Amino acid sequence: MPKNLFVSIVGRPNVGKSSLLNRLLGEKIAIVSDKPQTTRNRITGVLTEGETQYVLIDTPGLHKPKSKLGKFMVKQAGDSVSDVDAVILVTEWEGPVTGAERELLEGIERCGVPAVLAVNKIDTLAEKTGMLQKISAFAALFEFAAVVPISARTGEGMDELFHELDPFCTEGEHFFPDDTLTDQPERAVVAEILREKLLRNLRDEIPHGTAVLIERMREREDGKMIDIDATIVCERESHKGIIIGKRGAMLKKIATEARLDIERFLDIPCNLQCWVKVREGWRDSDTQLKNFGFREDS
Ligand SMILES: Nc1nc2c(ncn2[C@@H]2O[C@H](COP(=O)(O)OP(=O)(O)OP(=O)(O)O)[C@@H](O)[C@H]2O)c(=O)[nH]1
Repeated sequence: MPKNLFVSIVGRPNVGKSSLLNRLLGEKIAIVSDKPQTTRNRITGVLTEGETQYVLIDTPGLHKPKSKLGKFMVKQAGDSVSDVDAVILVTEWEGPVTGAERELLEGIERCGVPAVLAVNKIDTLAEKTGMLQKISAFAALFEFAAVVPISARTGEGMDELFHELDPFCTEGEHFFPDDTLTDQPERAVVAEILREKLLRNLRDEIPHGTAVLIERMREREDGKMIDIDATIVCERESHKGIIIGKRGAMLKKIATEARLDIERFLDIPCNLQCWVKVREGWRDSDTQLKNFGFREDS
């Protein structure tokens, strides 16, 4: 029987929520930076493992959770469900429990959602005392379903985290196709950058009959490079020829310009591979539109 788990990743700014989401998905979809509040919108990551589909919702660091949490939890989980099944509250092992975290806990309590405390950045932990103090301070405030020390940076604790979330899964058909990774700001932005370069370089020659699909976006193990495979879809064979250009010169120009922008945006060197495919009449096909990420509500 298929199972689903909608889980919100919450916590104060800069504790590593986006890093955790990326680590859980093994894919760079959320922007990570050392500046608080990098995550401006919710980012949903989708991970299907065996029978279970995890829908992971990364959220902006909360400054005023008290007034917002209830609404926000419901909203984050999307229109199709009214609430999340569980919350991962991310904190750092270092330092006291902050006022913002207390308020966040009150909000979680009010919603009645089970919560797992993920104590992050343990790769920088010299001795355990600091972390234990933090855990007992949290445990005094809220009855967590589990406490899991993790490092979003090294991947430590990820299996335990999934294991602890397992009891909160609900049975039912998966909400997303099993190969979905995200509903995705970053992929969308990367696609937009490519589309912009296409439109700029080709102007009137190719009207609006092109779409860009980001087929793969994966950061290498060493974190030094991101591989992106993109498909440019056009409506006619003749358009394909124009996009590719003489001996591939146009496609190379478009891809290079896009790569430079993408590298700036993601702040990581990028290996961008582009393909051009013809799909006649794709704009009139509902199925193809959906595949290209156009939704009814957009
Ligand atoms: N040492 C260490 N640093 C980490 C770890 N996880 C995240 N960081 C760093 O902490 C900083 C913040 O990480 P983010 O993932 O952007 O944090 P966030 O909670 O999503 O931040 P907001 O978007 O502001 O809410 C970045 O500099 C990360 O590299 C970890 O496990 N270990």
